[in-house]
Amino acid sequence: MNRQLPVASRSEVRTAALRDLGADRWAVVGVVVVNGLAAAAGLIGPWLLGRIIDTIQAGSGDVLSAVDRLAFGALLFTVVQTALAWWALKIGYRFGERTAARVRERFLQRTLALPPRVADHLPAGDLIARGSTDAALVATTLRSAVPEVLVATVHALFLVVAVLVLDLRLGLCGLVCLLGVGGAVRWYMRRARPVYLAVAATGAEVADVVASTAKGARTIELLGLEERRHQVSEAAIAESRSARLGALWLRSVLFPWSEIALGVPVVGVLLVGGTLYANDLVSLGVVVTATVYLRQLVGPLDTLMLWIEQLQGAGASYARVEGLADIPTAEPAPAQSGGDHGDRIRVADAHFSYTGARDVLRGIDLLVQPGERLAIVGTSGAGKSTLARLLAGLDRPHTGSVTIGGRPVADLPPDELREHVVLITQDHHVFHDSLRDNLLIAKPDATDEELYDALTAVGAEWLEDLPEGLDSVIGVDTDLADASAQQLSLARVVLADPHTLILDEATSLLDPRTARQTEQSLAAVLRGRTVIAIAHRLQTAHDADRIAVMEAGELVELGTHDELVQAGRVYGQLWRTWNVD
Ligand SMILES: Nc1ncnc2c1ncn2[C@@H]1O[C@H](COP(=O)(O)OP(=O)(O)OP(=O)(O)O)[C@@H](O)[C@H]1O
Repeated sequence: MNRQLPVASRSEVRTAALRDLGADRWAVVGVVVVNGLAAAAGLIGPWLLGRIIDTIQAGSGDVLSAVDRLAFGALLFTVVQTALAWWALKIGYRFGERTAARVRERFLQRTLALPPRVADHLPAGDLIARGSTDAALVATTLRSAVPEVLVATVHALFLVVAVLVLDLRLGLCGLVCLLGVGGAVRWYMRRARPVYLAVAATGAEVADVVASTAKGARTIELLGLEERRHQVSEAAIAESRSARLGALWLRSVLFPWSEIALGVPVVGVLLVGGTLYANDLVSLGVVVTATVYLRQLVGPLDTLMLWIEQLQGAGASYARVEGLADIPTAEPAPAQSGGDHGDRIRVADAHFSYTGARDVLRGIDLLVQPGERLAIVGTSGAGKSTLARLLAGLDRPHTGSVTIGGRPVADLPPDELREHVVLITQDHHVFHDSLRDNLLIAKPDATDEELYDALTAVGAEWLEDLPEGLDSVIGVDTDLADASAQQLSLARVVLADPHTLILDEATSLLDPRTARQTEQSLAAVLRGRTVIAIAHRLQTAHDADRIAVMEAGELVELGTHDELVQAGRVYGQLWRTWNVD
């Protein structure tokens, strides 16, 4: 299972990074300017040191007080440099925090904006990894890397220019000696992006395997698939390990190489400077100043090397976080079947496939009239739940159409869809929030009276025991039992007030007592609506207005209970077998 979400290309990442920098451009300018001042202040100390040496060497006049003045100046500018560098970092860190928040928000908004039919089929592990590990790495990098890289770059540039201005020969010698560092960075950069993308992707694959194993634990145990899952997990971990070793190998070459290369300019300038000084071509102060400048260069260059390495990992994560924008959500809307009005649901020659390889629904034609109760029956795997998902707009047929009042269900915006059709399954979610907010999801402008009415309609008697009423926080003020949580989700349905309900296994797996309670609540919700129920018990089918029988992805029979029993085909035989039992 090697499904991965899209990854943004280099140019998309560049555009996103520029947009993020541009959104806070004054902070970026602030970091550069304040840090430029800090770097300039930092250059004065070594220069004054050179002057001290030259003054002592000259030995004329009041040497002591001249040295005192120069030393005081060096101290003063060191303090000014420290203060300015601290200020620049402060602006930078604040910029980083704001930008990290922006990146996270964008990720969250993109995730929430995905239509359910797309979100339902995304690899959960990869999505979780992007929202957590990747987003965290991007945030940390923005928070620390951007200010520190800006600070180090400006500082390094100032030092290089200062050596060149101080003495062109020594400056050029330093620059030539720095080529080794350039070589190390170039070697590393050429190899880093695919390696770090592989680290992130294989990490997400491990998360995906663990998440799907945990989700399907019961099935795995029942079918004795432990060994196979073990093998799949081992394979994913081995891939992740090998990708990480690849990244480690790059680092283990980059760091020793660059450490050695960073020492070379100091050695070079001492050799060349010493020769020049011996031949009276330069003063000792200038050689010392140039050496100190190049020694100081090790600090910012070390920082840059460290961040270049980290930035590769963060760049890969940024590409994964931004890649969410490339998930295709819009598909060409299938042709509308005209002539339908109001709440009528029409399925016309619908075909659907989960994988693209095999159609699990084939040529389904169905017309459901407003107010009708339709039961769908069929053997396991016949395609009942898939048809329910299409009817609820959670998936779209790849050919044919599923429409409500002539409009494709999957095209309706979530708010509008909820007013038309709601799918009720056993999967309901109660948020760790107040009861009121849990209900307002379904109807944001509902009054308290409406909320009470909805809860009363589904028989939520526990409401009276809540200490804070609608303000009670679930999980703090009260814990809801299974049946009560199901009632809460049914109350949401009452508030959304859709004209059509689709029931898929709403009660089949509940214990008998909870199922009885839930069915009573459900009965109140069903009143006056179109109901399409996947029937696990033939009694449910018997009570419906019409029954649709599915077999191997096709709708093979459609009619009333009496008609189908009389026809004596699939449903008739099922009914006879059930009655004999
Ligand atoms: N997410 C999925 N990805 C791939 N195939 C799927 C997926 N969900 C279902 N299928 C396949 O589609 C076919 C129809 O499944 P569906 O769940 O719709 O059948 P069903 O009639 O509801 O069965 P049951 O009564 O056991 O729930 C089956 O072959 C199933 O294996």
